Amino acid sequence: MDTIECRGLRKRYGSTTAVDGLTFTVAPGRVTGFVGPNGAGKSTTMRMILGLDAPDDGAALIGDRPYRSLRDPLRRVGALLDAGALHPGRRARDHLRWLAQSNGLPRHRVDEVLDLVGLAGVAKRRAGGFSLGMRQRLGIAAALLGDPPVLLFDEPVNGLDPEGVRWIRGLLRGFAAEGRTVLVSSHLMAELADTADHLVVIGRGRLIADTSVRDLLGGRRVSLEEAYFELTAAATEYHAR
Ligand SMILES: Nc1ncnc2c1ncn2[C@@H]1O[C@H](COP(=O)(O)OP(=O)(O)OP(=O)(O)O)[C@@H](O)[C@H]1O
Repeated sequence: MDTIECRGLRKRYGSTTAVDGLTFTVAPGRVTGFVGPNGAGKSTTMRMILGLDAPDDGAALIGDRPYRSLRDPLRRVGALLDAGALHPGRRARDHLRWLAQSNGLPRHRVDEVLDLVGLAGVAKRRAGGFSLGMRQRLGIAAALLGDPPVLLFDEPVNGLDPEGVRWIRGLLRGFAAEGRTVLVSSHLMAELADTADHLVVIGRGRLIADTSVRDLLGGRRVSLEEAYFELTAAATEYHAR
């Protein structure tokens, strides 16, 4: 199964408990928003799902395995973590060719994903001269190289202009409609309105809600953001230290 599962996940950095016993499952075929204020533990959780950080306790699984034991990780999981993490001197197409080659992925995928994210026309330009929106598109192209059924995006619309935000929303919805598992983090609920079907809300490393958007709104004529504030108002975990 192409689920993402966190079971009792826990991570401390010195005296800070970044993730404090998180349990939730992300299902395929829908966009799951991963929401919480700055410092809530979203990035730490995503890094543990991707095997970039080891949990102190609990487990993060893709299907029934930890990321690090997946045989063809890029064919199983695609991720956009930090779009700035690109070699500035490398041309966009070369960056993707290198990734494809080093992961045993077919070379023809490079042009396919460049087309998909709208970068075919600038494929020979160096990533260092790219705008934030272009770097974000290149990061998404890299995530899609292995055509993976599971996708993670950490704050993908941060700093993007309205056109870029709209583009990413459409893309995420399209991935879910294709049956993929899509987890997208944001510290602003409004960014996930019209995008997420389901929400995992955390505060201070703990789960506050794991709910469908429909259940959260409960047929009321309130905005998603208002419903979210109601939900988090009572949760002491949610508020800043
Ligand atoms: N490598 C690290 N070393 C020390 N502390 C860390 C480290 N990574 C995260 N933290 C701390 O863990 C907590 C959770 O951080 P994290 O980045 O996971 O939150 P977040 O929900 O992704 O926040 P944001 O919305 O700001 O990205 C914070 O208090 C942060 O300072």
